[in-house]
Amino acid sequence: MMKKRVIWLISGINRRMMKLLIALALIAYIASVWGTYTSMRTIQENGELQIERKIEEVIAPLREKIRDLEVSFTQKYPPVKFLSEKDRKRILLTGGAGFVGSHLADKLMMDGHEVTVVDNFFTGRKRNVEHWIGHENFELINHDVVEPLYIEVDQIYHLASPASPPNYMYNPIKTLKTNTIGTLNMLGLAKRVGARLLLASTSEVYGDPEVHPQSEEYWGHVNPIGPRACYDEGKRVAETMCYAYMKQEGVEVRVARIFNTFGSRMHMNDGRVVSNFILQALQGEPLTVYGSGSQTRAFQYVSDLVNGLVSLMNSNVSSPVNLGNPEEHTILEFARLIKDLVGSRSQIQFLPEAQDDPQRRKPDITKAKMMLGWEPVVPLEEGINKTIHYFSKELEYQANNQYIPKPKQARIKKGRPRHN
Ligand SMILES: O=C(O)[C@H]1O[C@H](OP(=O)(O)OP(=O)(O)OC[C@H]2O[C@@H](n3ccc(=O)[nH]c3=O)[C@H](O)[C@@H]2O)[C@H](O)[C@@H](O)[C@@H]1O
Repeated sequence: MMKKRVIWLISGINRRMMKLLIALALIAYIASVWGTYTSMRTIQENGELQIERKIEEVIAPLREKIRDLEVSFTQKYPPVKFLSEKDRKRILLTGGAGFVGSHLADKLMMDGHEVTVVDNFFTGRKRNVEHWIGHENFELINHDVVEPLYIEVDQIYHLASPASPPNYMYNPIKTLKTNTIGTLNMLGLAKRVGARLLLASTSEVYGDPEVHPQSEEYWGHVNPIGPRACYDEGKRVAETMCYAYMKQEGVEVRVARIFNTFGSRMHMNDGRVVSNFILQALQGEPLTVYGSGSQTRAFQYVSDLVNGLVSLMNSNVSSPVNLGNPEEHTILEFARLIKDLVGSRSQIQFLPEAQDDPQRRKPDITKAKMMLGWEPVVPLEEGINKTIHYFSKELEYQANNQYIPKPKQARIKKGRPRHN
């Protein structure tokens, strides 16, 4: 009996112990599971944190780059005036990536207009207008004006044509097509959309002049079959077309007779006297004077011309207007001046004179002064110094590929051989 009680007591204790032990084991188990869970969570959280940190390390510089891009994107354009809808014009600028055209594009853009530049890039360069690409007021179209163009515009500045003698003589048929068919196309567009058209004509319509200085009344002295005829006669007929469209169709036209112009953005291969002399002087090469150097020219700086073109377009003068600087120099004087301003020790080399080269040229700008209130304001030396600075930079830019203008005659394209 006693034994039974003892056994019962012990087994009672054991049962309690067992329960206690089981409870303890359970608690220990739960604790260990919780521990594992929490440590796993910590590892996971740490891992996530590390991944986030790594991602941040990669993203941060990208984010900074995007910010820089956004800043440069919004700040990269020159300041543009705000014009109300009423005053803002839609302007087409043919040859707008060229030397004069790109400076005109700058002025029109900065004045707050919507500008569409059309260029076939024969002598124009994208580089000349790249600072406007992407601007909401600016459009660049790779197009040859020999083909029709259908856009809506209020004004057309028609500058498209090679202007330097070696360039326009390179492909005389193309020069003729550009100035004739190209001008017809632009006049057709002007008629269709009711736009005003300004033709960039030239002092070359006076040919080798027998009247000096040349006023707008002078009819000119042009050899119609000489090497310059493709340009001279091309521009003369372009003027004729303008006045035919004005009289017959009521198109509003403006005609600027542009005299020798120089400045930044002239092409290194341009071949005209200013770029040739400056590049030759900068590189210590002989300055190539064609003929005796006694022929004369009067040179205007490009910013003066651009102001004159805009004044003429917005005037009520529909007859031709000379735009040029009347300060006349012989080409030899000019060679010496450039040599001095560059501080160059280059020699002056005399080469055979160019065929049909105009012997004297100087604009009479009375009409522009009276009717437009315009006259050139940039002194010759100041303009030349700016241009010397521009060409020095161009030479640096092309340091590994320097170009020395060669005194070569225009390249004449030969006809294709006939097969039968
Ligand atoms: O500069 C311009 O705006 C004008 O240039 C040219 O007319 P041109 O006067 O013959 O221009 P250049 O080729 O610069 O020649 C000017 C004078 O310098 C001479 N020249 C030219 C280049 C050279 O290396 N050496 C040299 O003595 C020429 O024989 C000419 O007598 C174009 O035909 C015109 O359309 C344009 O308006």
